[in-house]
Amino acid sequence: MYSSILRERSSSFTLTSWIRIFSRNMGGGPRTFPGGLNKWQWKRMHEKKAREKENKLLDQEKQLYESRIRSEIRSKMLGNTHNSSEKTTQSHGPVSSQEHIKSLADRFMKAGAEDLWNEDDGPVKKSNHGSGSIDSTIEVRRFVSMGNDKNRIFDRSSRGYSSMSRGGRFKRNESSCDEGDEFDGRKFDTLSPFATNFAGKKEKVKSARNVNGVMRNKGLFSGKKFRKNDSSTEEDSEDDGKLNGWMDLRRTGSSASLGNHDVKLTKRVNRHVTDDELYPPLDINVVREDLSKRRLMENVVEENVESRDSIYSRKRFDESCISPLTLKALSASGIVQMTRVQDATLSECLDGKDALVKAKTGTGKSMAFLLPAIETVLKATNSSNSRVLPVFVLILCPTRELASQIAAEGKALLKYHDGIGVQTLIGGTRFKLDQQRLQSEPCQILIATPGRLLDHIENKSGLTSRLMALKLFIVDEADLLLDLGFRRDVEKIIDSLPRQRQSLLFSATIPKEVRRVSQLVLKRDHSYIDTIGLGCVETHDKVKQSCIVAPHESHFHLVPHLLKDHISTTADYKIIVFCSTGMVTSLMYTLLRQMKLNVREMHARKPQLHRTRVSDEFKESKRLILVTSDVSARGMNYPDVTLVIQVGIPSDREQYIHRLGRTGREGKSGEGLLLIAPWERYFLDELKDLPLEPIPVPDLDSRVKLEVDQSMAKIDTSIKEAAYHAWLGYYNSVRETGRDKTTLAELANRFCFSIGLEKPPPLFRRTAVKMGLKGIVGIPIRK
Ligand SMILES: Nc1ncnc2c1ncn2[C@@H]1O[C@H](COP(=O)(O)OP(=O)(O)OP(=O)(O)O)[C@@H](O)[C@H]1O
Repeated sequence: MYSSILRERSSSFTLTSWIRIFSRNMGGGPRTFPGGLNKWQWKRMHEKKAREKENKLLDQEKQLYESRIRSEIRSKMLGNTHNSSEKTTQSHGPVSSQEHIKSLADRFMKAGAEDLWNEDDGPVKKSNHGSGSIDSTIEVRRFVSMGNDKNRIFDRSSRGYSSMSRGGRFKRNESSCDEGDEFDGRKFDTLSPFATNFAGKKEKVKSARNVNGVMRNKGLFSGKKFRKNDSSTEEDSEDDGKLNGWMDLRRTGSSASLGNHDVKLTKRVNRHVTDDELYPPLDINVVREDLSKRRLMENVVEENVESRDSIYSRKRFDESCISPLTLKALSASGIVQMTRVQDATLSECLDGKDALVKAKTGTGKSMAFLLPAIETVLKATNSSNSRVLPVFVLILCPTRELASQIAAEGKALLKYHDGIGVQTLIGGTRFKLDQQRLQSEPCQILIATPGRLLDHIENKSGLTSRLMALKLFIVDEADLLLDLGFRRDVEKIIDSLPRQRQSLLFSATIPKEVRRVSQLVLKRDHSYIDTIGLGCVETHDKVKQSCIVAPHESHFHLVPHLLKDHISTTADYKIIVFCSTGMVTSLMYTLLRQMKLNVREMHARKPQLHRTRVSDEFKESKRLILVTSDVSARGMNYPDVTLVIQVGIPSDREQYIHRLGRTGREGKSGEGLLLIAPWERYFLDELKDLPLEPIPVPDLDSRVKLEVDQSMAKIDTSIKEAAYHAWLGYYNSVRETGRDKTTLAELANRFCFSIGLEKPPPLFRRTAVKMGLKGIVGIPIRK
């Protein structure tokens, strides 16, 4: 009897049939069966039926498995890096493991598929319990569509597939089997659709594990088995010998996709798989077709991206004729693709032509002029036999921080060039130290602010003779440097430069007047390269611009409110607050610091060491607020600034654009907010072509209001008085308000009271005269 039981067990019977046979052998059940069959004939007939079902299923599985392999090969050939969810959207793309499992599940759930579920011999039962039951179907459906846990399972199956695609063999991760994926407190070891009635059979699975030692070492999901390569045959055959109980094993350890048919019944022989087998000719054609379709799609996408707000062009640096060592430095910094301005200017600049270049803020103008600068040095070094150490390239920029920033970028590009030096000449450092540095270290590229450069030129420090070899003169923020404030200095500098040179002017804003005065620097036949385009918006689409018009007295209350609002919604906030003058900046900073906000201050009145430290810190930081004057408005590349607030009107439209341009750099998004008083509304006319949205004045939180008042009361009166004087000086210089002195004095007094001063502090007589404010009502003069 027991030998018959064992025979039964070794056949393809399931647990239920095993129990039934056992009970029959123990004397239960009918002795004759329909059709006059005896029990052995009856049993053999159903064994045969069961085998047929198994074979049918095996065929289906095989088909799916093959298509899956083809998909994997195809995806590998296409170098597909998309995730599975993306794959599912492509009709011709490879099938993800998730898809595959879903399709299996669907197949088992189709009408009439109950037959496939029937584990018992004989006709399909309609009961809830057992094979083909609705319960099992639901279990599989739930299993397949399970939320987070499913990823673990799909992951597991996909891991198996990916291993196969690598090694040409199915390789399962042992640890993944150990994880024992658990749903609703039940433990499922497999994704096999045969794993019906999980709860009922869990015990059996468990005991099988315990009795047999470590089940996974025997079964089809043995890590050992699938990880083996050529030397695996011996162990395989040993495993095969243990497969007598495979009906048990299949419930616990089948691969996700193959169910129990992944069990190896014959010894696995490692054989060489030919290329033809691996990549059938038909598939290659399909793959080629897919590949060309995909390329076509990529091109369309690329073009679309480029035509929108992308700052990048499709040209790569290695397609240009810049030196290989510079290319090496670029790729070391992960820079491969040119930005539009670089693409538009590089060849022109390398040809030695003069150019006036306009491109939006944060689009890589510095690199656009640094690359030709390096090429110029390389060319000039080869042909120069001068005994003095010549400066071949001079770059002029308006602020010290910007000069240092450009020098740092230049040094990074020169990383692999030996003997080429970049130096800065900027205010705030000792003149003598500049001279020593210029003598002792190489300086083919000099970056300077106009004031300090002129000092060196006028003091005959030896720089003038070195500048006689100049080949390339670059003016960054050209509109500002050619504007009245700097023009006289720039003219003097130009006078001391050789006439035979190339000149390049760069800025994000080039008003008409600047185009006219650019003749001061450029040759008549220079090129004008405008990458923004006539009539196009000069700011970035990805930067949201809004404007709040509120009485000036409320600005010191509104700024902390706006900051707190932004901080509460932006985890990695990085904010710049622009104030009209250095002293107003100082007052705003002191107030915000009193309110315990994480804030730094930067303006021209601060010592250079402080400025450098703060600038470096702000570059590196997140969750920090920089309160600053216009020293930070131009060129400064502080990465990932999330919000720019401008308090009060800027000096002009250009300055608004440059300040705003501290956010949304390198094509990123950002936010800009202009906070002005009702009488400053006229300035909005200058910005009417920009997408600036007026927003209502926010309701002030009474707690913030109280906090501001208390903090303001603690601030030293001298800071407030200095702020009042600076405020008066600034608005006096603004044409629109400066004209009507009485109104200006009135507005200044309102500002004065809003910052907690009881009366306006008196002006020096000389200052009042200079400002045209002597004798104006409301402007007290110091006796
Ligand atoms: N081709 C490029 N690929 C990737 N990043 C680049 C590329 N060119 C420049 N960058 C980076 O873009 C950032 C902004 O560049 P840059 O400061 O030169 O902008 P800008 O146009 O001069 O801005 P602004 O008008 O404010 O002076 C820098 O961090 C720079 O390293």
